[in-house]
Amino acid sequence: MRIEKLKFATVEEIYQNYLPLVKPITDTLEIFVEQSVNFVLAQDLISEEDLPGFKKSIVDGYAVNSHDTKGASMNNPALLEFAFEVKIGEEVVQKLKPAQAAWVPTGGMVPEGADAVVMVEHTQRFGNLVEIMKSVAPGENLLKANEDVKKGQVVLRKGTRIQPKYLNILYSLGIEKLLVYRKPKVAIVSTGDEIVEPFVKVKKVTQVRDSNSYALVCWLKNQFGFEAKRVAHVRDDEAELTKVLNQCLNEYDAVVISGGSSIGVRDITAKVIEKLGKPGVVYHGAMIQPGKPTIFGFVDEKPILGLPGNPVSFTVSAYVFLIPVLRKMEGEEEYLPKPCGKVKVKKNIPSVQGREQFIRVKLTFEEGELMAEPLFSESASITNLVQADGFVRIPRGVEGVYAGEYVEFYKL
Ligand SMILES: Nc1nc2c(c(=O)[nH]1)N[C@H]1C(S)=C(S)[C@@H](COP(=O)(O)OP(=O)(O)OC[C@H]3O[C@@H](n4cnc5c(N)ncnc54)[C@H](O)[C@@H]3O)O[C@H]1N2
Ligand code: MOO
Repeated sequence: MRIEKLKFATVEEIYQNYLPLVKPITDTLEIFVEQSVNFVLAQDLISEEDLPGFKKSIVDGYAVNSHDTKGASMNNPALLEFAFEVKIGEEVVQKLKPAQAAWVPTGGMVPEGADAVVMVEHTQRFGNLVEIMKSVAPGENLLKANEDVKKGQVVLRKGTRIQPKYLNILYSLGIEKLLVYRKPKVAIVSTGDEIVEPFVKVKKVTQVRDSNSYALVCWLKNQFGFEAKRVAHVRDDEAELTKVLNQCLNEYDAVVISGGSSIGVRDITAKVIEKLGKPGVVYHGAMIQPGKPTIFGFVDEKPILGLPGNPVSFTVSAYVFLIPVLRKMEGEEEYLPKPCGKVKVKKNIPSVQGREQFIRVKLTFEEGELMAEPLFSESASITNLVQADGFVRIPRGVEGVYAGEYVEFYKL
């Protein structure tokens, strides 16, 4: 892997130059549909059937030839002959003749000869006669056979992450198993002499409970189903970190290190990644705020990311850089974060020289508009993550954003 190494990189540079270097996992496995949520499809899913497969009424009423209802109204009903009743689930072979009407339930098959259905509310039955009090157009109140899905149609594309809302179509088409990509295995290592396990009684007020690594494991597992494991906590010790990271590189597809990514004397992450193998660190520092001391490297072809220790910076950096890397690894076609839309900011947001900003915001709905209240606080403030609904993205090189302007919103 020959790549140009950068000290600082913009988000665009990272997305255009470095993320494409992430190699997707090509191993596949076959799984049952009920286990498929969050897996990424490894093949186009092609329908072998038409759906609904028959001309289907979508109301309770009378199947008719629309031509016979022309001009029908309350005052001037069309009189049709009652022909027969269609039962739900029954395949009708009888044809409807002109000037006839057949009863069909919602979901029932519309007989040949009929091209529309009149809702029962607009009809009256008198023995063998059906009064139609509303005209219908051809195709009204029914689904044509194959209107929903056509045989041979791609219903889900290769590279799609399966969502619960896709399951109806899979079950409807009788698809039992899917070919998907294997999930990336991600090792998470936390660093720092001050860091302690979350559930111990702290001995000094200056000790900090490890929230980053454990929270990230839960996030990656629950939102994407990645096989994430918090492997270890390592003190600020080069030899110890090197040993742990080497083990991780042997056993996992990607490695994440929390903390030690800045430029202080104890910030050894970049130095250690450099020594682990080639090409090593490809950039150290992203032009974003928060999340600046992000490190991105590869050892052979395995991505290794150092994320800043501050929990908010860690979360933003994981959102903007780590998660796209893992989504790309899993073969997902659309792996970059996508804005939900634009929201109106409630307060002025000052700019930070040269850095794209991901400002945490709380959303409110006011006078028919989504408004974003910026939560200004340091990236060391964790309560921020509880209050925020997501981020607004302020591009680099703008002189801040004024209250009332619209900016892109990303859901957290
Ligand atoms: N002279 C400079 N100092 C700093 C710079 C700079 O450019 N020049 N950048 C600042 C920025 S921006 C950030 S963000 C931080 C991040 O630095 P590190 O990645 O080296 O993080 P640490 O120093 O290890 O930790 C920062 C902070 O976060 C706490 N922490 C660390 N790990 C965890 C964890 N697993 N769970 C919860 N909290 C954690 C740690 O105790 C520190 O309080 O650097 C600035 N400095
Ligand atoms: O980049 Mo740091 O993450 O500004 O707080």
